[in-house]
Amino acid sequence: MNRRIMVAGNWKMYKTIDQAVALAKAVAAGPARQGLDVLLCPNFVCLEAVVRAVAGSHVQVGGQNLHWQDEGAFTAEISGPMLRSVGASHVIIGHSERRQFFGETEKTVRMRLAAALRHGLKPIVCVGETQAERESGQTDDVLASQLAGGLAGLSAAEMVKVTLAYEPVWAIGTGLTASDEQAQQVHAFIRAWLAARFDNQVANSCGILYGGSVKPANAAGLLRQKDIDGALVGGASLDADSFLGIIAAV
Ligand SMILES: O=C(CO)COP(=O)(O)O
Repeated sequence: MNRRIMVAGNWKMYKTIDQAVALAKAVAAGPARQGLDVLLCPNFVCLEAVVRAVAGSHVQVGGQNLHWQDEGAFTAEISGPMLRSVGASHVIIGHSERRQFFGETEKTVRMRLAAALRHGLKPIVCVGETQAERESGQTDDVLASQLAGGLAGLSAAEMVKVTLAYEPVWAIGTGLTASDEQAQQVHAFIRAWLAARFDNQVANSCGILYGGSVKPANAAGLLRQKDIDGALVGGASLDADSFLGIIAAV
């Protein structure tokens, strides 16, 4: 089993173009490592500038969302062909902030996933439970239902193109991180779910990132876990030193 490791920065709704270019250049000046993918996901306004800023480096660039239609009268939306045209290689789908604030459902996750695959964008599909769900013992059920809905009808050939991200909602932006053991336990659950839904080969080749208050200080412990294949970083990706610190800790 030799899955690649990914460290991805989700910049959320932060950075103007000048700030984004400076950060992207600083990340691209960091070391390239064998078997490690480095991905930056800026806001849509900064995408083109960031793609140019990292051109020729080891750093890849992704969007934070995409619409399921290729084009149409959908004011303010961005489509797969548009992301491709700007040079994005990846796209985040179903982030908990989209679920929480913008009406994202399993059904829309699945439609966005189809659009990403249709256009050759590498999808990163996010799942995760809230604090209330964890405390009431529903973590596995919530994850199983998010996975079943978000990946409904997907073929094995499609699944191996998907990266998953486990982001416990209670650990996002809160400074609370899942312990290494808590995170590993859920990652192992997700991998077992994949093995049951697809097969062992699919389960073993699928990258599963952890997200939720990942910092340079806790990255090594998390990334050492058997089923954790990288990190999806929010706050700590907004500063070059801390993001490079996480990369160095891998
Ligand atoms: O939501 C996240 C990445 O997508 C995690 O955010 P934080 O690293 O700020 O907790």
